[in-house]
Amino acid sequence: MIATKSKTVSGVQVEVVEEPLIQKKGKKIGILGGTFNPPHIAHLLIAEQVGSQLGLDKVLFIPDFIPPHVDEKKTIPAEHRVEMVCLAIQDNPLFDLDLIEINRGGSSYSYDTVKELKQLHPENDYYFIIGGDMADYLPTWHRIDELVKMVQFVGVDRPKYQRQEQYPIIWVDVPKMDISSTKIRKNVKNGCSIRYQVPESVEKYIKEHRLYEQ
Ligand SMILES: Nc1ncnc2c1ncn2[C@@H]1O[C@H](COP(=O)(O)OP(=O)(O)OP(=O)(O)O)[C@@H](O)[C@H]1O
Ligand SMILES: O=C(O)c1ccc[n+]([C@@H]2O[C@H](COP(=O)([O-])O)[C@@H](O)[C@H]2O)c1
Repeated sequence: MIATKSKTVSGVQVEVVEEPLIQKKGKKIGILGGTFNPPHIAHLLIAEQVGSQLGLDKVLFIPDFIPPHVDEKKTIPAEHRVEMVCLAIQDNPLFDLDLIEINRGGSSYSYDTVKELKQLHPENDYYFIIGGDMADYLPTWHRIDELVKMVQFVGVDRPKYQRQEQYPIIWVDVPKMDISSTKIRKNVKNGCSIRYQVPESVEKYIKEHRLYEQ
């Protein structure tokens, strides 16, 4: 039985539903933040595996604007990174691109991103996916003690890194891949093949725009 209430609208008496017919139902949303310089197959594989093993409704790929540890990395303009993420994820309905950090500008602190996402969708639960290297860095993250209460961190192993237990992390088993954007950039610079390390569309984009050649 749906509860209704009589109301007069423009002089006419109507019955209006008191409770929303469709309750806003929370979703399980994964977040894969990264510089994606460029996106590679390990990003896709970890997002797919975490999504399927934890039964997530979506995995958001969130390219950062300025990576928080910027001094350690040289990036290329966000437009290129965003375009390559679009190409990489386009055929997977589980994946979405979210430009929240690009639109916000400045240093892309995850605390700010998660806070904004939770304000927009308080009904959702968020799962922040990180590789073993990032799990090592967690203690240095901006407002980490608050952030760990707002999201569930999900770790995936990365060669040469041990599982860290300083903060609550769910570890998901994913085949370990010694693939990184750094190695891909080096390969391009040295004229070595990057085939099968990035999707074909991303490889084509890198060639067309002559990225990483210098
Ligand atoms: N091979 C991998 N195995 C597990 N996690 C990975 C792997 N590559 C990237 N990640 C994770 O994906 C997220 C985004 O990574 P990012 O875009 O910085 O790629 P990257 O390969 O680490 O880049 P770079 O070599 O430039 O540092 C991070 O949490 C990172 O730990
Ligand atoms: O918020 C922080 O302090 C923080 C510090 C380091 C990394 N992060 C986030 O972790 C994700 C992976 O970072 P990176 O540098 O490997 O591209 C990306 O979303 C970053 O914004 C966040």
